[in-house]
Amino acid sequence: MHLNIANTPDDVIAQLAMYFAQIAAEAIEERDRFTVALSGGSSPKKLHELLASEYRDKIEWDKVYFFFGDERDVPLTDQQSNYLMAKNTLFEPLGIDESQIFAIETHLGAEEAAKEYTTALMNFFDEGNSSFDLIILGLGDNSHTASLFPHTPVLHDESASVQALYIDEVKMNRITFTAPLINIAHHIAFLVYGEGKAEAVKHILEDEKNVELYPAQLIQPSNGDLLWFMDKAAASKLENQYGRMTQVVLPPPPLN
Ligand SMILES: O=C1O[C@H](COP(=O)(O)O)[C@@H](O)[C@H](O)[C@H]1O
Repeated sequence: MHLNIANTPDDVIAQLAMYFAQIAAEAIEERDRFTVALSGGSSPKKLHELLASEYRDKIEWDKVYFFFGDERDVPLTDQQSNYLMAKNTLFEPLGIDESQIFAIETHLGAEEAAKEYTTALMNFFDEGNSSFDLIILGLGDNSHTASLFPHTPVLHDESASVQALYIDEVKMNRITFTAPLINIAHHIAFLVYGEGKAEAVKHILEDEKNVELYPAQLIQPSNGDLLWFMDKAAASKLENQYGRMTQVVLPPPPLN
């Protein structure tokens, strides 16, 4: 695991964008495609905007396939939809072809949408290299990631799959990757910034294991790597931050 702690949210975003471009270039060189699962919530908006502007000509976007690590059970036109946020901030500005975007089909209802997405993933990753190149994750101030919320049954799901669940805390159905599905990715990157996340960051990285309370502790890649991209404010409650920190030195993104 690498902790990459930057001064400001903008610096965090800049570093993650660079990492995204680096992993994309490597995956495209090796497999002629780059598969990424986006996170929801509001934190990734700035990342998308940076990718859609400064990285417009630095990534082979026609070889990038987009998925979603979780979705709210609302129409894809609803303001709460993770898909809608990505559409507005990334897909439309970059003119991404629909064939490269795998939305969670919420019109089917949460249960059916989760099953259908699991099948879609199995069909997509039907070859030897059977997982995502990159999964981007956020962190809720209650220590959830994707829609793996505290005290929910999905925390005990051992299948690498997509599941639907009702989350009392937010009074809605969600559709989410399970932790085993996240953990088989080649690269996992947490994007976390702001003081409001500091307590959760401390729970995940330094407190005793208690996945019921701190679900993001379930994220432990089986073979891939795990990087945290966060700002000083989010890292401010870590007691051992400098002792545990490994600075990630990223090469410049490829130029066309
Ligand atoms: O509910 C969710 O929250 C987390 C964190 O969101 P943020 O708005 O605090 O950035 C997010 O990672 C997750 O995908 C989302 O559905």
